[in-house]
Amino acid sequence: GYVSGSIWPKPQQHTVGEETFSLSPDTFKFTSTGEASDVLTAAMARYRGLTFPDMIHSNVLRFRRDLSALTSLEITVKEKYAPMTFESDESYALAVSAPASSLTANTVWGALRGLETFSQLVYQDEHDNYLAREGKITDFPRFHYRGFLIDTSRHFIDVSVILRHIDALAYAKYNILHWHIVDDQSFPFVSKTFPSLSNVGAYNNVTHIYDIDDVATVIEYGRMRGIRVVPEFDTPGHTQSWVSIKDLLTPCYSGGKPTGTYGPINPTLNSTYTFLKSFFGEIGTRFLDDYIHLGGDEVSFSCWESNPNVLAWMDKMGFGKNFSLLEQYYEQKLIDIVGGLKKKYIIWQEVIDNQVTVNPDTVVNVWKGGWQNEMAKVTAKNLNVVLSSPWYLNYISYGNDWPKYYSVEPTAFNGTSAQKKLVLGGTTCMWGEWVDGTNLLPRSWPRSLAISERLWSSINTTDVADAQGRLREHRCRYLMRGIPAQNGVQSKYCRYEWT
Ligand SMILES: CC(=O)N[C@H]1NC[C@H](CO)[C@H](O)[C@@H]1O
Repeated sequence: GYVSGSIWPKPQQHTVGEETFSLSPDTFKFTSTGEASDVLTAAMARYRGLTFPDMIHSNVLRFRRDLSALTSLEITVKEKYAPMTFESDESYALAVSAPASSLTANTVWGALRGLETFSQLVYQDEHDNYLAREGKITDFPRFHYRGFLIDTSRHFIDVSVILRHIDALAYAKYNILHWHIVDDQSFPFVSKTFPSLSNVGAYNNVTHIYDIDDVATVIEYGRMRGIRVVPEFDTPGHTQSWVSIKDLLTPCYSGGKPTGTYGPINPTLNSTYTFLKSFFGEIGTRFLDDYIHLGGDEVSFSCWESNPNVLAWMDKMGFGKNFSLLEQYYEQKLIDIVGGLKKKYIIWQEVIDNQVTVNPDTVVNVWKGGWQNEMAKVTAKNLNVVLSSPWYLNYISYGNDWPKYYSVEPTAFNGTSAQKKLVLGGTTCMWGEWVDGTNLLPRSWPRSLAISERLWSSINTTDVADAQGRLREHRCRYLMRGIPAQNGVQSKYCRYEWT
């Protein structure tokens, strides 16, 4: 390993050469010789600033004449632009040589990953000269699904903070923002079809909302950085803030009378499904990704059980008192509705735990304890799975907790190799009960870097000692790039520490 220019997450293959080259920020060229796109053009401009952070001082830099000059990076994207999907190819090859270096990738998404790597290879010596070590990198992600969940219901998070979080995700090669946008506590999402949802459900329906432009801005900002925005509208539980929709939530009873409190969405009314079809119809047009997260976690049966109309309906259906059958009925109808929108879906594990039959391309998000058994059970049903359980970063503790997240191996469960191929990757979760715009960034970074390497790098990239040095350097880059990453890697000096 070398002092500077280390890379996070660790590439699949990296051979380091003998020479060190010098770069002059004001004359260095990023050129494109392959397929063009707005994403690539914007990325080349963006990575100029990220590669040469103190451009403003560049004219005072002394140029190391004793080293060969590296004067350009030639980028070749082979395939025409196509929107990023779960299957997109993010591989790239980077050759650092002088005077011209080259970056080749099949898609622009691979080129984005290679540009991030190139920006990390370039470093500054003690005199602020820009240097880069000769070398060859061939890289690709081990897992396609590298997600980060933010929760904007328990506490509102301003769009400006979400955008900076997307920058930070791109610096770590995450590729999915799982936007858990609404929940019990508040409904900040402005629906065109049902404006009452945020008018009544938002904490403040003027300041604490995501209007049509806000949502489009987040999606576009993500697209430019190779981050897919996957929304989660969690039902039938976690829906207290949906109360403005007439008859949607189940009225809870006590002593044969309504208590005035509400429970999960009421699965027994046709009006429920008329609403869902219309609401998810809008969601399908507002969010571009072919995946949508339908939630399905922590559905409490007690309110359903208290409601005489629900019980009568269940009798008629022959469900008796088996509320899992009622939950199944709801999930199946919801899945049909969403399936009709040509969307694929992700659900929390309870939907499978409660025996709901789902489409074969469903993705199951495992989040509860005992994940090794759950992964084995879900993949035995030949379903795709994404791991979150050991990566709930909203739980905090004193000291260095990143090695705990780093040491997780998502395929470490009893199963065949075919079952292990169904592990699509993972999602780091930052739930919002104690997180808002003031601490989303410092609480997420650099701790969640540990998971970004687990999800990108090869299975045998497990050496915590080797990771520590690279993690510390990358955390310092986050400060240089304006992300307030807390010093979660055994404090040392970083020249960009905010003074
Ligand atoms: C899928 C899931 O995690 N559901 C809930 N579980 C506990 C979390 C906090 O750690 C959040 O409250 C979240 O809404």
